[in-house]
Formats: sequence, C-alpha cells, structure tokens
Amino acid sequence: MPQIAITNTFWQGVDRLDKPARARVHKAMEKFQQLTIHQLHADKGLHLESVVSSRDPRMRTIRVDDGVRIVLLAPDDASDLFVFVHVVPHDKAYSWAKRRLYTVNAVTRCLEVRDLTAMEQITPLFAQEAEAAPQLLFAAWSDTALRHLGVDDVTLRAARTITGKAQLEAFGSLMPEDQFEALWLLAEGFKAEDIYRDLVAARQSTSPEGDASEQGELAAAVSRTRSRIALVTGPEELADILAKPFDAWRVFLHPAQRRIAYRPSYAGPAQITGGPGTGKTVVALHRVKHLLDRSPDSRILLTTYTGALARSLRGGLALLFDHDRTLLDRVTVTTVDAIARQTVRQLHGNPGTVLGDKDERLRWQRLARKLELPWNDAFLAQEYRHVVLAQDLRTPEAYGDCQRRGRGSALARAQRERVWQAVARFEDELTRDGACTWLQLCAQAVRLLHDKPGEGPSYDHVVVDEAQDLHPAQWRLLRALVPEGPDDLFLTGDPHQRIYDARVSLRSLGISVAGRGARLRINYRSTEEILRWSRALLDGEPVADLTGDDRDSLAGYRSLLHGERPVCQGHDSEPAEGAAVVQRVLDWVAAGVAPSEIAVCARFNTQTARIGDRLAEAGLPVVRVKDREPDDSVGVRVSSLHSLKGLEFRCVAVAGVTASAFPFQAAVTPAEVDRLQHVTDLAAERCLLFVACTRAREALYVSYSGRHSEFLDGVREAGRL
Ligand SMILES: Nc1ncnc2c1ncn2[C@@H]1O[C@H](COP(=O)(O)OP(=O)(O)OP(=O)(O)O)[C@@H](O)[C@H]1O
Repeated sequence: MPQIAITNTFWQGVDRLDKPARARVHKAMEKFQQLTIHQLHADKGLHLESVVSSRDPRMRTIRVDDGVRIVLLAPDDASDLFVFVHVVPHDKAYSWAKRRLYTVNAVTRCLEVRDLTAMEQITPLFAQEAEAAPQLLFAAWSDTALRHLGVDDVTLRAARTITGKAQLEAFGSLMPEDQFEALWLLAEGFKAEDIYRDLVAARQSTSPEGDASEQGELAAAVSRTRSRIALVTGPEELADILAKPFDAWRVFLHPAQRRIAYRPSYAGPAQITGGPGTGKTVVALHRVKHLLDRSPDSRILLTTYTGALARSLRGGLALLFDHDRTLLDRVTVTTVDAIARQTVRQLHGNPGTVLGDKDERLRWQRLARKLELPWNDAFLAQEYRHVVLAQDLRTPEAYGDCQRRGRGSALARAQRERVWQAVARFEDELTRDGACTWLQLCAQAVRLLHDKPGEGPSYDHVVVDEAQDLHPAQWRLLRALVPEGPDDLFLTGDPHQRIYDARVSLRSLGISVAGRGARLRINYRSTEEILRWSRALLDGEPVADLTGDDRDSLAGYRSLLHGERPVCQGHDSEPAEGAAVVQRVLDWVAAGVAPSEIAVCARFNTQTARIGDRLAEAGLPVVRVKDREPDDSVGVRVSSLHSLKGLEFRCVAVAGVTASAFPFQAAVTPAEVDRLQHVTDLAAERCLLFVACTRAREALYVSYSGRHSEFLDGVREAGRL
C-alpha cells in the first residue's frame, strides 16, 4: 500500500475549500491509502494521471470530485511514498502542477519547490534591465558565499539580475522558500554568518538524517523536511488527521520556531520577540509541550494579559494535546491578574472589590479636587502606576528619593510631598472601602508569597504570551511564582503591539534574558500586502524592546502569503461609511467567507454598536466580542480595537479612522503636562491601529468619514493609499 506525506501547501489548499469539498478530499485520501499501488493506477474513481509536459516528471493528479483535484508527487524510484502537495480546482491543478519543480537542496538537503516556468520567464527580462543598472542588489556577495547559504544555480542566475528589493520581491512566491528567505535577509542587511546559523544550520539540525540509498531520494528528503512535510505513518494516523480540522502550526514549525520551542533547556529566562503573526503564541504553546514532555511532574503556568487571550491559549493547548489531555492537568492557563487574585485569596482571604480603570480615575479626580492639587486625574493615576507601583515604593521617603524614570515632568521635593499625600489618601480610602486596583492586588500577592514561603501557588516553569503589556508589578508576581533557575521564565511578545502603556526594565526586576533572546521574522497570518500597509502606519520611531534596555526592530519581517491590497476609503458622512462597511461585509460573505471569520471594529463603542446594528439590519448574524463570548458562536465579530488583541480573522474592517479618533485626544497626555508620557501615549495610539489591522489574514478594509487620521499619512507616503 502507498505511503502518504502531506505538505504545508497541501493543507493550505484544503483550508481554502468549503466543508463538503473537504470531506470529499478526506474520502479520496482514505481510499488512496487503502489501495495497492497496482489498484491505485487502475482505479477509475481516483483517476491517477500524469501531468502532460510538466517540469517535474513525478507530478500526478487525482480526482476529488468534478471540480477539484489533488496534486501529488509520485515516487520515481523503488519507494512507495506519494507526497500530497496541493489541492485546487480542476483547471488550476494542471497549470499549477505543470510549472513547478521539486528538488533537494544541496546544502540544507530539504525538499523545496519553485515555479520554474515563471522564474525562467522573468530572469531574462530582469537580466536586460540589469545590464544598464548602476548597481546589482547582490553584487557584494560571491557565488560561493550565496551557494553556502543554499542558493542553487537557477536561483543564483535570477539573483544576479536583481537590482533592488522590488525585483527580489517579484521572485518571492516563485523561488524556493528557504533560498528566498536567505536572499531577503541579505538584502535587509543581515550578516551572512547569522543567516547561515539561523536558517541553513537550523534546517540541517532540525532535520533527522534520511538515507537516500535505503529510502529513495524523495523519501529521504521528505523525512528531512519536517518543517514543511509530515509523513502519515499509517491508516490510523490518517483517519485521526482527517477526523479533525487541520491546524498546520501543530505539525509544521519554521526551523526558527522549532529551535526556540524545542531547545532542551535555557539557563534562565528566555525572551522571544517578533512582529504580529510570526507564531509567538504557537512557539509558547510548543514550549509548554516540550516542558511537559521533558519532566513528568513539572507544573507550568501559561499566562497572558487578558481573559480572551487566556481562553484562546487554552483552546490552542487543547488542540496540541489532543492525543493526551491528562497532561494538561499540569498546566494552569490564566491571566496574571487572575493568578494575583487567587494568590491573595489563598494566602489572605477575600481580596475585596477590584476597581476598573474608570473607577480609579474617578477617585483620583475627587482627590485632586479635595486636596486642591495642581495635577489632574490622568497625571496622578499615571504617577501612581509608572512610579509608585512600578518601583513598589511604600514610604514618602522612598518616593521623595526615587528616580521618576520614564516621566517627562519634573517634580520638586515639595511637589512630591503633595503627590504622596494624595497617594496615601488614595490607598487609605481604598482600604476603608475594602477595594483595590489590579496592580495593587499583584503587589499584595507578591508580599504574601514572600511572607508565607511554600504556602501559595508555585510553578516549575512560567510561560508568558503577549509579554509586552505587563506592568512591573505583574512581572514581580511572575518572578515570585517560579524559583530562579533553568527554564524558569519563557516570554513571548511584540513591543510594536504595546497598547497598555507598560514600561519595564526586566533586569531591574530580577529577570535577565541576556544571551537568551530570539526573534521570529516570518508572518504566517497576513498577506505581505496587509503587512506592508500596516507597517506604514508606524512612524519608524524606535520602540523599546521587552527588556526595556534596548530597541526593538521589525527588520526582516515579512510574509510568505500574497493577496489583495488593503482598501482604504473616505466617506462624506458616518452613515455613508456605515453603509459601505456593511456592503463590504456582505461582499465577503457572498465570496464564501463565514461571518465568524470577519471582524468589524472601531475606536469608540458607540460607533462599533451602530455598525453592529446596521449589520444586523442587513440580515447578518452579529456577535459582540466581549470577554465571555463563546468562540464558536456564529456571526460577524463586532469589537472594540483593544479586544482584538491576539486574535485573527480572514477579513477585518476598521471603521472610523478619523483625525479625531486616531490619536484620540482624551487618551493622549498633553505634552505640556508630561512630555515623555505624551510621546508614549501617541505611540500606543499608533500601535492600537497597527494591532487592529494586523489581525486580518486575507482582506483589510479601512474607512473614515470627514478628515482622515494623521496615521494614514504614512500609508499615503508609502504610496499605498
Ligand atoms: N509554523 C506554522 N505553520 C503554519 N501556521 C503557522 C505557523 N506558525 C504560526 N502559524 C499561524 O500563524 C498565525 C499567527 O500565529 P500566532 O498567533 O502564534 O502569532 P503571534 O506572533 O502570536 O501573533 P500576534 O503577536 O499578532 O498575536 C496563526 O494562525 C498560526 O496558526
């Protein structure tokens, strides 16, 4: 009977089919595996046939139904391994298969694919242009240097004609993925030796040795290409795979992802950064798997910022541990705030009422008035958050002497005394009312853990997702929950998605990640078109990294996927804009996108609610994204921008991107009140829009009525508006 291997491109094809077509794919594969090779060639239903004049003589197709065919590679040696490489509508299947050639890379020894026909067509055209060009993009590297990075002859010929990044991009989806990545990183200014280490050596080390003389060349290369191809070991595994939705991330990891997640051990805290959609959450989940598999008794805390994110982490873990749910008993998945509340309850008793931001601000407002302070509620709340709680200051002397890092307003000693008076009153009143803030609760939990060692919750490993938004008080709690040592903390986050005004120096909190940092650069979620558009929203100002000691950068960040350019439209009035958003959503649904795979969001709740009503009037099911909404409910997600954090959708509409909404003046501290806070608030506003736009996988629609946001100017300047 034939053996089956499936590639990531095959599953991407399956993902694009509707449910009935997917079921037929599953049926065809089941049948395929049950037949002998001889029966397979004779079977009229599957109708296995060669692809006439294909670049790769091993190319075959089988029939799924009248409209859809599977493309596969048949063995041309003694092996019986068939590699399922794609599934597409009938006519496209042949044109796709004809143009492509699968080869084994001489350096990485992995199987890779290229659109050979297109490469051969483009290369001579570029070569003509190159003759007259003053400079070639890869002139600084010798053939030997490029070959060392896995660039083969065909790609080398193409590379020698490339004059700039735009031309390199034109080859993006045509060249073998790894070779393009190497060239891209060179063009982005990365050093050849770093690329070799991160890409080539990583591929080599994550690939088990396949022996071509025993297995046949194709089978050996397949067994070495684990990041893109999975071997199906037998009918049971196939049945198991076919029975549930296939989530590629469970099986296929980029070498950088695998190297990070499955590194046997880190000597201390490790930090993983990367732009939106680069698989940081995926890596965090796989790290949990590695830690659980490695030692049978270890207890793990997997934590993040919001309840919605914790729920989605729980869902991800359930998928990853589908084979053995009992392992999950050793993992606690919850928010940092929830673990603070649990700790206080366990070690002290009822923590009382926890105030939301709004109530806290009202209290500061009252105090400012009562004490006749020259500062407003926003200033006092920020001073309390960024100085008093961030440095865990507990006495007027400590506050009087502290360095107010990150604050852009000077406070003389007498002024500090007045602020402290307000702080003391604020805390006393909360104690009197049996209330506290979330950050106070975290600080209290830390004190209790120190005072009652061994009595509170404790973990062997803590894994943190979306780490960029945590406050120092929350970091202190995480530090206190896990003893210092190897694999104590594993942090993933993206400083470019910082939307909750967190400023942290991890080192000062006893969390040093020096020498244990890694970065992910390939986006698996959105198309390159959406990424570029969204990146132009950022103004290029440097962003502090997760540690607070260095700068973060999105250099080398890109997507392997391509699609439509985002659409940005201005309208005469808000009703006209609302109507356009509804029409856009209807178009997406008509094109086959499930309503639950569409998100519509706006800056203000009132506007979001109005659009939700309009969608409902148009007959569309609507789900308002709030913390406790079940994930499987049917309907277009209507959401605030903040609630979209960490989530993703096939299509996203961001409405109301006007001058008054982005930046929203009420959310931005005036520069004359605090210069640094002003800059930070503006950056958070930009990031908020960036986060919302990068939730889109395939389509992004951005709209406004009246004057558009200044943040869109960057997109206009980049020629993308
Ligand atoms: N190796 C992979 N193969 C296939 N899909 C992947 C892979 N890694 C990640 N993905 C997919 O890419 C998308 C983004 O992954 P993930 O949510 O982990 O990224 P992230 O870096 O945490 O994103 P963000 O910071 O924007 O929340 C998800 O749909 C995930 O399933």
